[in-house]
Amino acid sequence: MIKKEQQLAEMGEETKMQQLRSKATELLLREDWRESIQAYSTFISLCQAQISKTHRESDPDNLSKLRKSLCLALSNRAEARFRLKEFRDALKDCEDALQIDGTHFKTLLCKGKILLSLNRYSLALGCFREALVLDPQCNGNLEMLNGFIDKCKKLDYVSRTGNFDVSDWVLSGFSGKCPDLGEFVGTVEIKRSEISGRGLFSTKNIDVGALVLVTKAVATERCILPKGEGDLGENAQLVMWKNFIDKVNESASKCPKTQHLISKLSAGENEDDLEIPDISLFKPETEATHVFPNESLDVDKILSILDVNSLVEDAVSAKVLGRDGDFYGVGLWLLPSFINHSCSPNARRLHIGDYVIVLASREVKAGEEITFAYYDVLSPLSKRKDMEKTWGFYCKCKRCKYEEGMQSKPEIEEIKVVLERGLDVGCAIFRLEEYMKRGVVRGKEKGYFRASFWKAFSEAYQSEKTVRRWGRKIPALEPLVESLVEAVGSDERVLKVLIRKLTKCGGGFGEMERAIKLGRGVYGKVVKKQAMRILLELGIEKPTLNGLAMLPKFSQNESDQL
Ligand SMILES: C[S@@+](CC[C@H](N)C(=O)[O-])C[C@H]1O[C@@H](n2cnc3c(N)ncnc32)[C@H](O)[C@@H]1O
Repeated sequence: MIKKEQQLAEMGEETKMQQLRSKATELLLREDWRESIQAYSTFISLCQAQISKTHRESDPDNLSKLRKSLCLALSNRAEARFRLKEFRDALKDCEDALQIDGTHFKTLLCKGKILLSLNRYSLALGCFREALVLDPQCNGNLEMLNGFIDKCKKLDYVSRTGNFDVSDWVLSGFSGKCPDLGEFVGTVEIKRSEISGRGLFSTKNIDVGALVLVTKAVATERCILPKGEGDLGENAQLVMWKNFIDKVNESASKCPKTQHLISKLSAGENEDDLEIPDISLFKPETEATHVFPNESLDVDKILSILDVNSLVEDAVSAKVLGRDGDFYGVGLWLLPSFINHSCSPNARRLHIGDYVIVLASREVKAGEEITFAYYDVLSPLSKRKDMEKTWGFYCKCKRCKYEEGMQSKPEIEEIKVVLERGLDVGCAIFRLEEYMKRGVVRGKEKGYFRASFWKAFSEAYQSEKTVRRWGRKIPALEPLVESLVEAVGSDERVLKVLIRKLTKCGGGFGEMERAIKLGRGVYGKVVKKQAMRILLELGIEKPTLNGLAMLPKFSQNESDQL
């Protein structure tokens, strides 16, 4: 009698489990991820309870059936959690499912996708390859699986070498999805900085245009700012900022590594006492060997951290590729948060999708600190001082120290007066160059001053009248560009003036080479020449002759590779 009751109870449990499983599957198919996770969780608990009650010896078939169901349920819950970007929990489900059946195809596929999203490319590749071996036809998903394998191989290569190329995407007119970028940390380390707190330093020489790092945002938020000033714009920014904070909190709560690394960022105070994190923590595969504590960050600290470290995508010193200019975007990127500002920077940011690419905008020597501009460095000292105030620090870079020392020189004051009064920019440039020629200013410092008075230079070189009037009394554009690049790195506005001159007057091989070098400092080592050409022409009105742009062409016998 007792046995019968027990059997009936078991049948009841079984029916309940079947119903739950069907409901969970239906919810999964309907892509109702949250609800399906709940249904699977109940099913999994019941299933685990049944398994612990079932005897291996007396009922091996039932036990095997239950274990199969549990494995599938864990795998499906992993998929739902993956869709919600709950990667840590999804990965745990996959591990549990694979403990039951190490050759479960669906779980291996899901685990590969999770690892790929966590930028752990070689581990992801291992999962996809294992799945392919298990089922060479892949349930009809062969194409998809091969796609994942190719992607992992590509990203793994990029993350090891930093050799990525956006040429094809540029050549396609930035159409379609942004290219897949692998996370990459170049030859850099975090050290105590003379500028402030910690900074990022190169451990080897870095060429112009070579990548320093590529990293995906913890979170980004974008909006289209309403045209015109006032409340509307401010409200849109407030909403954007609030959404951004929520997204950062969400990402941190889902990933202990992200949470841990956010906690290491500066909140703006006592920077010189802050811990120096090991660079390996920022490398894609680190998670596999590290256990990150589950720590929570208090709201005030997060707000201060975001205040100090968030970057605006389309700052003057950054370039956003492949998106129309109406968007305003803000984001948090972890490793770039260790990069200090300098008014004489050697790196710049390039934004593609949610990735930020930091590249050398001029040659960087081993041991040099990597810096980029938080605000416009092609501006005079007084303006930069105003901008640093809004950033909440007093800039301690070499250029500021030097220019502060020269500030009171009457010659510099006179030039400022000429410019403020809107008098002839050629005259201001002439006076500046004469002052520097007299020997007080040499080498890189010349570039500092030229960058401070860039506005005058740019106006002068774009006015044929000024160039004609002042002739050799003002420097030729090419050496000026070189001196600017030495002082502040490549800049697209300087590039634009150079390209305008080339499109107007034509130019030889040397000029084109110079433009390409400058282009590399702005866009990185774009491999295909035609793609670089398109980038060089971005943002300049192209004078056309019989419909052809007049930028000097690459000759036929030059290969397409730079
Ligand atoms: C994004 S963090 C840069 C990394 C920071 N030094 C650290 O230790 O975490 C920005 C903060 O660094 C400091 N900082 C960056 N550039 C600076 C500069 N040129 N002069 C003075 N302080 C600077 C300021 O305190 C700023 O708020």
